[in-house]
Amino acid sequence: MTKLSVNINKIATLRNSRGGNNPSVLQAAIDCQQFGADGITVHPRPDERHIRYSDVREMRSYITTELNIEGNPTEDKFVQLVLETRPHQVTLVPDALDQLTSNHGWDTIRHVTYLRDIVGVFKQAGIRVSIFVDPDPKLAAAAADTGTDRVELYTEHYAQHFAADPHEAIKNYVQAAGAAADQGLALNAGHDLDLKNLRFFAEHIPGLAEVSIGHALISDALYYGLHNTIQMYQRCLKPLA
Ligand SMILES: CC(=O)[C@@H](O)[C@H](O)COP(=O)(O)O
Ligand SMILES: NCC(=O)COP(=O)(O)O
Repeated sequence: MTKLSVNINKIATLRNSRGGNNPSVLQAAIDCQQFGADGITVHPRPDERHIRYSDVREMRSYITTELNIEGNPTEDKFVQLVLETRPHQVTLVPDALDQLTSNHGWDTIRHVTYLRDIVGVFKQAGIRVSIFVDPDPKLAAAAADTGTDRVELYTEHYAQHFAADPHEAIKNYVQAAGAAADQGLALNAGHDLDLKNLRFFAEHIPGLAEVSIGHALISDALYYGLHNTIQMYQRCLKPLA
């Protein structure tokens, strides 16, 4: 069954907004695991707008499920953090410093040499690697040339077009997922997945190993509570009886 990795970036956004330690990011990581998350995802950005590098170091020993650290490996601090904390998975995301959020995947053809080198660094350290890609069959397949274990399909386009036409919205993702699987790559997905669009996505993407969900899940938790919300998302990933 597809695993749910809860991205707790937005817990840190709320914490940072007042300068103290409320809500505690560490406690949220501990509790999300207790509440049924299969993993914790964090995306420490260079400006530390939400998750701080110190958060990742502090939480590492409390992760009893899986830790997935996302970020741009062209930042040396990011590479050092990953090698120091040794997460279960690192997800390589080509974000620029000034981006509001992640909004594109890697050009795995153009940057194959760079990606092959950095993937080798993390795999040498025993860390599973996932590369963030747009739902493009060619780019998803080409990721295999980097030595990566997985690709993560960037699902914002799906989320934006799901309501209008779910089957049209998922078409490219099915093709990209198939192209990745044909190359022996395992499949993750994330960005803007939510309680409305998650089940359809998971039911139509065979072999989906993991979804990482943050913004919508934490927003939903403001209304439904974090424990209940994680259970609601997990139920979207379970086959209907
Ligand atoms: C890579 C991706 O799509 C998201 O995981 C990203 O972490 C979101 O970052 P923000 O929480 O900073 O919007
Ligand atoms: N990799 C996607 C992720 O971790 C969370 O993205 P979002 O749910 O915050 O859009």
